[in-house]
Amino acid sequence: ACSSKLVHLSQVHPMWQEPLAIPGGDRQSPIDIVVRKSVFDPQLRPLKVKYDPRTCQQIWNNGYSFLVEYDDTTDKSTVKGGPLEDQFRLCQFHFHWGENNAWGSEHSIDRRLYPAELHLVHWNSDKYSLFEEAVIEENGLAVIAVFLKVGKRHEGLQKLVDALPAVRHKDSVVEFTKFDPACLLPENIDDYWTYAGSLTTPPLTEAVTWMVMKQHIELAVFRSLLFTSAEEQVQRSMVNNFRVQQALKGRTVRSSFT
Ligand SMILES: NS(=O)(=O)/N=C1/NCCO1
Ligand SMILES: [Zn+2]
Repeated sequence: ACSSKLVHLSQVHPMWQEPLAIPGGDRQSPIDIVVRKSVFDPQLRPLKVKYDPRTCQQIWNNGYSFLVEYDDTTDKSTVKGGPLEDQFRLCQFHFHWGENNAWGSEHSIDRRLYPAELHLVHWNSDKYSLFEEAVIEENGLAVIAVFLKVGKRHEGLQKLVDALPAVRHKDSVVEFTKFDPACLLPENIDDYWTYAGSLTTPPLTEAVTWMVMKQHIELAVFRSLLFTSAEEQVQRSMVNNFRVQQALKGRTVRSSFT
């Protein structure tokens, strides 16, 4: 599993108190994607996603989100193609959500926010041997972002939601196996926007090739998690764990579709 130690957010979970020095600062994430300003790139190929449910290991509540962590010691679960020059290994996925259905996503499309956003985090295993190495390289990471809307029941996600009460408190971990993250992808993964950005949680490094899916997925709602540990008296519910949007600074967002 990609060490999330680098991003142990429990110390910094009030993310909106942005750190003073941001690495580089000219390719930060998240952003609003202005559709009419995105540029169709016919050279963008379809994404090739290959996920093996046997690499799924555990769910961890790190005090900021819950991470479903995958064994990334082999190339069993990978993404390539699209804007990517290399092959990237899945190490974890997690979500960002709001306290209600009016907001919660990190990216927006023409200012439209969604109630939640899924991030599937991968690191460049052609060039680096560990997530920790890749996280500081400009071509180190690839994150697939999928918007979530409240709607019909999502069978695959229900299995995950059913496991969440076991990780209600910060730093709790529960074994979680045989979960195929492909069930979280929309039917159409050929239509996406892509741009050069950063992690939206510390270390905020400018290492991410973002691929934001045009098609959203639907699910019933979850907001049962906590930011705090069992000991702390005041149990703050874990909501609104999204970063404020960042300036585009002249970047171009490309689309894989017209
Ligand atoms: N929200 S995000 O950009 O995916 N942030 C992280 N941090 C570590 C891995 O992904
Ligand atoms: Zn994220």
